[in-house]
Amino acid sequence: MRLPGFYPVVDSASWVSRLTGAGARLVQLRIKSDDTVRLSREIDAALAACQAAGALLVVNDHWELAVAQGAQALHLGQEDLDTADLPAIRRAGLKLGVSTHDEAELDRALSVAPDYVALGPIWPTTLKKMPWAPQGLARLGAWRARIGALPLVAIGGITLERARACRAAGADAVAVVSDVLAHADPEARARAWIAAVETD
Ligand SMILES: Cc1ncc(COP(=O)(O)OP(=O)(O)O)c(N)n1
Ligand SMILES: Cc1nc(C(=O)O)sc1CCOP(=O)(O)O
Ligand SMILES: [Mg+2]
Repeated sequence: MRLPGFYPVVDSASWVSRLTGAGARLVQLRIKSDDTVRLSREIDAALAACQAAGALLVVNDHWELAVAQGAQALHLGQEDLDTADLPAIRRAGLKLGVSTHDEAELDRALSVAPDYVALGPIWPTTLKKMPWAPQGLARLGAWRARIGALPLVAIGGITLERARACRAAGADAVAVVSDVLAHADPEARARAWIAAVETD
């Protein structure tokens, strides 16, 4: 699996549509809700937006809906791995990305043969509370050395100004929420990210 460098993580199909319109070719739909009607509607709309743009949608957490609705990729954290039916996910042909935050989590992630591994938070993030200290760029390099050719995603506290350093340290893709979504002009910011991380 080859990942585009810019990997926005968003909470609605409307954002998926806006950012694919700005050129994103890899987008994660991360909706923290149990409302399956709403989730299903959002996944459908996000899949349609990605299909129209030639982009890959990664559904976060909601593996049953991702399978049922014909998604092509899924992101799971370590707790999600406790409950997900990995054989069913594989049978449905979904690509799988897995979060990691320490060595033990990396071992577990590698044991499920993921299509990419994510490491975070690289810098402090305000989006969610996490028990891990910021990993830093050196850890990203260590993950690169550990996982060989497997695609590596950096996430957490990453700004446009920091994105290239993540790539230089070994990340194939750089995931981002706040630096793009909270920007005064998110589409322009997305284009700047793409220029920064997808031109080499
Ligand atoms: C690309 C990427 N990396 C890490 C995460 C975090 O996943 P997880 O640990 O399951 O936490 P939630 O996102 O579900 O709160 C991610 N979503 N994407
Ligand atoms: C959803 C998520 N997962 C992380 C991890 O380290 O696993 S960091 C993160 C939030 C990323 O948001 P921002 O770009 O605003 O810091
Ligand atoms: Mg999760």
